[in-house]
Amino acid sequence: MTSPESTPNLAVAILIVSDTASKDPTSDRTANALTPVLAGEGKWETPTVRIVPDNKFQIQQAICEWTDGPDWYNLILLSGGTGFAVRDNTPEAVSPLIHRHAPGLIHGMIAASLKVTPFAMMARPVAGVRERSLIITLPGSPKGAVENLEAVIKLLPHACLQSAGGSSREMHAGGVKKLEAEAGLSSTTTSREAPQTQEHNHHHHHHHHHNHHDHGHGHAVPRAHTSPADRPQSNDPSVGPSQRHRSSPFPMLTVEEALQRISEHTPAPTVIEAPVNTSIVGSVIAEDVYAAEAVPAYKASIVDGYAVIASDSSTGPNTKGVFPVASVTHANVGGKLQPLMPGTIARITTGAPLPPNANAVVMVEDTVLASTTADGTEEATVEILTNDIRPGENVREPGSDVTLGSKILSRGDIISPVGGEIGLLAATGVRSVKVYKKPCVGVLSTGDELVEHDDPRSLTGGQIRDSNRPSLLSCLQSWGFPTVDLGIARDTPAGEIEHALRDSLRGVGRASSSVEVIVTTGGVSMGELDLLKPTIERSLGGTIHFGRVSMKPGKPTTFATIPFKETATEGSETHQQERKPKLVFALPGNPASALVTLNLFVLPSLHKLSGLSEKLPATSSVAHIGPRSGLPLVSVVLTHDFPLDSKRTEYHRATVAASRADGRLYATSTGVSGTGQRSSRVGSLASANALIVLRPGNGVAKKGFLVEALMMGPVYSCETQASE
Ligand SMILES: Nc1nc2c(c(=O)[nH]1)N[C@H]1C(S)=C(S)[C@@H](COP(=O)(O)OP(=O)(O)OC[C@H]3O[C@@H](n4cnc5c(N)ncnc54)[C@H](O)[C@@H]3O)O[C@H]1N2
Ligand code: MOO
Ligand SMILES: [Mg+2]
Repeated sequence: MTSPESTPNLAVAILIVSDTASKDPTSDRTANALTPVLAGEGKWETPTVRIVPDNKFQIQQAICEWTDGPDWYNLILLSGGTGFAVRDNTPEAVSPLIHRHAPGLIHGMIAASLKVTPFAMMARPVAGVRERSLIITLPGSPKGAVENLEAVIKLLPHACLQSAGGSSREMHAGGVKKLEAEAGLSSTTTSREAPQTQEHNHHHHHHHHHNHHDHGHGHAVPRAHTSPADRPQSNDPSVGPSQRHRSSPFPMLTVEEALQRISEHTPAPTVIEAPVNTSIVGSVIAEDVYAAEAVPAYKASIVDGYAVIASDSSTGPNTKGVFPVASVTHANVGGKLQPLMPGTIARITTGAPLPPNANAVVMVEDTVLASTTADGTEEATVEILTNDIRPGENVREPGSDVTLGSKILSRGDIISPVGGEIGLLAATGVRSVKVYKKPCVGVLSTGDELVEHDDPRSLTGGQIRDSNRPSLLSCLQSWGFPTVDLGIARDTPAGEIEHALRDSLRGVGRASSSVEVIVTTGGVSMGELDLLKPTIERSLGGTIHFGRVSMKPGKPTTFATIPFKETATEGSETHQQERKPKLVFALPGNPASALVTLNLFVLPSLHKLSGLSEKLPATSSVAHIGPRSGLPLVSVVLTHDFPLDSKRTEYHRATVAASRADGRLYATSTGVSGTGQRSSRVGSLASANALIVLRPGNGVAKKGFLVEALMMGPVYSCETQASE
């Protein structure tokens, strides 16, 4: 029945559960025995195989990755660990993960095995559906596994399609329905008919699925595997050349999809109480702040001159005339002021409190000296020349700048480096505020070739200076985040990267306090010493949310979370802190890639962690700005042609200046020649204050075009527009 051109289209993964095989993968024979059984049906892609020890957690981790992740499988076969031995705990690992049990499949398998051996009674199989995937456990022996699989395999394509149709995802459910219709399947069609009618439609399905995949959405069938090799989640450093990936197992996300995942996995900000000083510059206010004191706290003069008792009515006594000077008041008087007697005036300086009874101040410029005291050292009488002084003139009433108890800052306001907010807090006697904690970021360079940038020795062989760490630390600090320099971790000996990451999460070693975010550079692409992905997944129990992005530079950018619970001891009290996952941004090693992706991906996450993208009430003073996250986007005019990449969105490094002539922003590349924007060229970022966003295309974006730019740094003026 299987036509030679039919395309296998159901994705299947095999999990070998065995302590022995996990130590020596060559000892496993079951995967190789099952593969031809599947291949013979013509419906299944080459299976992905993974081996785990008899460890409940590792079994569950593998299954969840294959059922819940974006690259889910239609069928997951487990082999081993289903007997009565103490270490046999596959059923215990699988059962709790099943959403809908399938006892019929179990009956079928056991009935078939019983025909061969009464020992079939000793099997404890589990079968059922999790999400859209069918999971079946098989015996550990190659023979037993094959027998059991053969007993049910004819039914499995239909079962898998129906399971996949149960998805809540709109697009995906549509895809399955379409497929079923094309295949002539319906819920009443018998499973025997299914394999016959399905064949000629495989090509349709395949295209369909590819479209889905390109958009990064759920799909009825995970993407066709481009390599016949097994597909573990990331390259396992312990496997030999024959099992190493030759194409990346990570789906290529768009930048927007990557940002969406970052946002989903970045925890909500933490609120802390912080003292009012420059350390809170850059923080976001987490709770409205009210004035603890009125400003001014007393009735104060606005000018240097003479406090007077002015009259309200134009018919009453006026201020013009010669008056005895009763007293002198400077700013910062201690003690009590004498009340001003009618018919006298008091000399007063700017900001000084008015004496009781005084209600206005005449500027010194509107007066002349009439007489001095006998010894000639002081004014005796002064003549006021103006008649236009009314009560309240040149006087700041108590609380007229800031009323006691009034709201001075709102949740969501930023303590800017400009100084206005700090000033307001300081003036109103607010000594501490609730702000969102600024995340602490650790920066780790990885690579055997790296040498400290200030190492006086000259370079030998393939050594290079570690330039990523200083440039990333500089960028992070300029954004106002506390940083920890985690140094360089070697690729070899194995484990150094793992230890460096573990220590920084726990706040030991170089990290004196634990970090919320770790930024690493290097080791995320396809090399055999590109260890970040396997280390995060295998050694640290982390989850990789994406490992490839369609962008230039920065394609292998990787984002992961590591579950983490820290127990802090303060004095005699040990308490569990909040259980927030740690974020890991494993950035590419190429210097321009590292710095561009720091700006593009790490900054929005840090903004969310620091409360900048919190929803604000419409009444907030900054609500009109909206959620703030990442670099500001502006429109710029190109001063020359910019070449386009045919596939990836390019973040072209450029200098943007504001024209004094027409007020517009003009962009000039930091280098358009062959190597100008190469990702190894950190110089492409020297003098760059913007990333010009160039969508993929053919040819060039022409001089004079208006394009989007992400601003990384301050804008300076240019005299005339750069393009004449
Ligand atoms: N077969 C493939 N090879 C590569 C691919 C690919 O898709 N298939 N992607 C390329 C792209 S794009 C990039 S970007 C890089 C990313 O490389 P890694 O993240 O794995 O980084 P390394 O291999 O460790 O180093 C790459 C490069 O960068 C230099 N480097 C590393 N760390 C630093 C540092 N701290 N300071 C300065 N320079 C650093 C390193 O010496 C290498 O020259 O992979 C491509 N390959
Ligand atoms: O994506 Mo890589 O960062 O182009 O060189
Ligand atoms: Mg590499």
